[in-house]
Amino acid sequence: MSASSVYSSFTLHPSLAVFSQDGKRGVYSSDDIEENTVLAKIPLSATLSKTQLLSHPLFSSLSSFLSPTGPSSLSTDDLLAVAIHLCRTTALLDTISFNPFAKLFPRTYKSPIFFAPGSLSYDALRGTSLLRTTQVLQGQIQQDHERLNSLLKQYNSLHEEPHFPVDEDFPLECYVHSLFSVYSRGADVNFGGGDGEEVVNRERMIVPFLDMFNHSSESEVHYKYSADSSDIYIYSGASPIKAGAEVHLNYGPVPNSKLLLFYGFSIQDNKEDFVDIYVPLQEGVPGREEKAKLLQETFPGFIPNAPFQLKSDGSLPCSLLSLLRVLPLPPSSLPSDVMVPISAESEASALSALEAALESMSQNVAISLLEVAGRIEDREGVEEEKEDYEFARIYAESELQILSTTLGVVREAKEKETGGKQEEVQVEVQVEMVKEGAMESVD
Ligand SMILES: C[S@@+](CC[C@H](N)C(=O)[O-])C[C@H]1O[C@@H](n2cnc3c(N)ncnc32)[C@H](O)[C@@H]1O
Repeated sequence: MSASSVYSSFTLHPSLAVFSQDGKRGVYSSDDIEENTVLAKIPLSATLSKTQLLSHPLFSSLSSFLSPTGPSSLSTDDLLAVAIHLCRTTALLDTISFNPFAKLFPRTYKSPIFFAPGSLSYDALRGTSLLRTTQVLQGQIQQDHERLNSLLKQYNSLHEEPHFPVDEDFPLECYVHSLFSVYSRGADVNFGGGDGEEVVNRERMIVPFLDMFNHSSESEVHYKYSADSSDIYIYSGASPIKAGAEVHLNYGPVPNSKLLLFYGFSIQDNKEDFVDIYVPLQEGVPGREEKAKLLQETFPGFIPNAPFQLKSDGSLPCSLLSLLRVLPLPPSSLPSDVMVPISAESEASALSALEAALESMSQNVAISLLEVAGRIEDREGVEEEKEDYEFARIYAESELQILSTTLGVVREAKEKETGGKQEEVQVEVQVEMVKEGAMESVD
């Protein structure tokens, strides 16, 4: 089945086609296309969404499992994953319009979810925040798979055939593949009134053809649902498209951690990149409640135990510095007003703690990158593995760059504070890199 022939029933711009170039499939234009042109019109009925699925008899009887609050509720991602698996492996959903498009999904993905320990890509991520995030996500996915399997078994036991596939007919690896198809190809579509009116509803769905656009942060291509025709329109944006060019979509301001984890690629010099670090305000810290309250009053968005973002310009989040200042204080010396106390001593201690943590984090990443680079020579001929590794390397190098820049800023600040004297580290604050909200939705 050619990728382009399945779109023949859609209204597509005649210059556009889906094909692979240099091993990368995407949307390309054979001719110049003017700005603000309609590139495609996709009927809502051809999309894969919860609403579309629930209008199918097989899925409508599952709706009792879809209570958003119930303990046995099925998430939208789960529902779409089940449908994708059915489209790809059975004839049960042959009648839905989306069916042929699910068969075009890649067979493998390059997310760290799929990296095997000992592979170049996996080992390049050792010591990075992403490896920990990935492990958390994998644990979560495994639990979700077990829950889904038992829900579908429960459904099967209460209903006549056709039955949903369970156990060996829907193993974990098939679930993860289907789920990753949702992560990497899903789009949020707004349903609402006309121009200027508020969005009434937003639904996550896979829109055929739209799911073939690769990402570029430069792209002005955008899409919009039209209630008048029940179609999703894709527009070229304010700039024209050149003949022979790949046509991209902007997936949004996404850091490399999220691109690699949820889409399976990363970008060199990604302006949106950041590194998460975590300074736990754990149970058992003396005066924990008072310290959390003080920080929340100073920084209204402060959430204890949430990660702090380090950006590529090395800027230090004020709330991170304040937390480091407050953390070692005995409860009796906490101020009564909302100002977090700064003294030369507390400042030097806070900066020293951060410096030590950043040093250890960047060393871990650098060691892994060096070790893997040394092994590349021995891996001649494993081209596919090298391609996966390339995305992992870009991610890890960017993390290292951000950590090093931030470390430079911290050292400079510390030098100013101590006048160049080596201060003794007076606090022991464990700063760890940690997961970036593992089940965060993909934008
Ligand atoms: C929405 S799909 C785009 C179509 C996809 N290339 C295909 O062949 O089905 C998203 C996937 O495309 C790939 N992709 C998108 N943008 C990319 C980019 N800028 N560089 C490398 N791969 C990209 C990733 O594999 C991602 O998971």
